[in-house]
Amino acid sequence: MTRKPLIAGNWKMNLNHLEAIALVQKIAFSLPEKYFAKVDVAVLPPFTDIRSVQTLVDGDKLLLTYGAQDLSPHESGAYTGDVSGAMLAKLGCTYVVVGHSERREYHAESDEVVNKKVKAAVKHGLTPILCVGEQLEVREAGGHIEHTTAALIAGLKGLKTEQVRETVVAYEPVWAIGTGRVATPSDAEEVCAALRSALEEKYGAEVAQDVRVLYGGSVKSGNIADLVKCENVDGALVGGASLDGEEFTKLCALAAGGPLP
Ligand SMILES: O=C(CO)COP(=O)(O)O
Repeated sequence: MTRKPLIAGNWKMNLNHLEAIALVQKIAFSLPEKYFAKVDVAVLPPFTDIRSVQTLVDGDKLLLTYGAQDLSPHESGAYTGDVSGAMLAKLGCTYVVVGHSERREYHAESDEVVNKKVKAAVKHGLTPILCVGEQLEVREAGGHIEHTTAALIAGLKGLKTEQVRETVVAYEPVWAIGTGRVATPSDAEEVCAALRSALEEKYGAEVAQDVRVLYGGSVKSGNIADLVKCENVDGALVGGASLDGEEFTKLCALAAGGPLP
């Protein structure tokens, strides 16, 4: 099958709910409808913005989708500050990012915790965007394939084959996040292809062909076209460039094959 590219804007800890409304409106009204047939567009705002984004998307029947940047591995209870999969599902979220390197680094999330979160997402009908990516020293030592494939398989542990088919994977090399140092298309393709091969080995070729594998790390309108030309790169998880409506719209149009609106 041909995989439809996904461009997902990870806003990280930026924009309040009023700014969120303005940005979503800008994206939705500048990107002509025909592009949504060629590329899935999603925004991933902070929790505090999601209700406002939901109201806007539902009310104006916008074609973009939205999701969250994290979820609790638990169902409910005494977990101060956490947000459950059920709560996100109720808000109409399509996606939830799991295992972003910033969560792994600043919140000490292990592969085991990430796996619990992936399961919690799937349980509530959310599509996990499972992030894996190596640190600079791992890449310099030549261990990037081993590191990323091991994190992928650990993150998916215990999922049924059909649940794996619905998962989105994101390869985000830590050294390329927010640094302006983008992986070359061949760096991205090498790892994305290896991740697909690991899926094939474990879950079969048919499932591996259906899973979308994104690249993330300093993606901009200036480099997206070459990245999505790669056979195994099915879109991007975009940080900084997703906060600028004009830039993000441009990036989505280029991922859809252009021309610019
Ligand atoms: O972490 C990222 C997306 O999840 C990438 O961030 P930047 O696009 O800002 O490098």
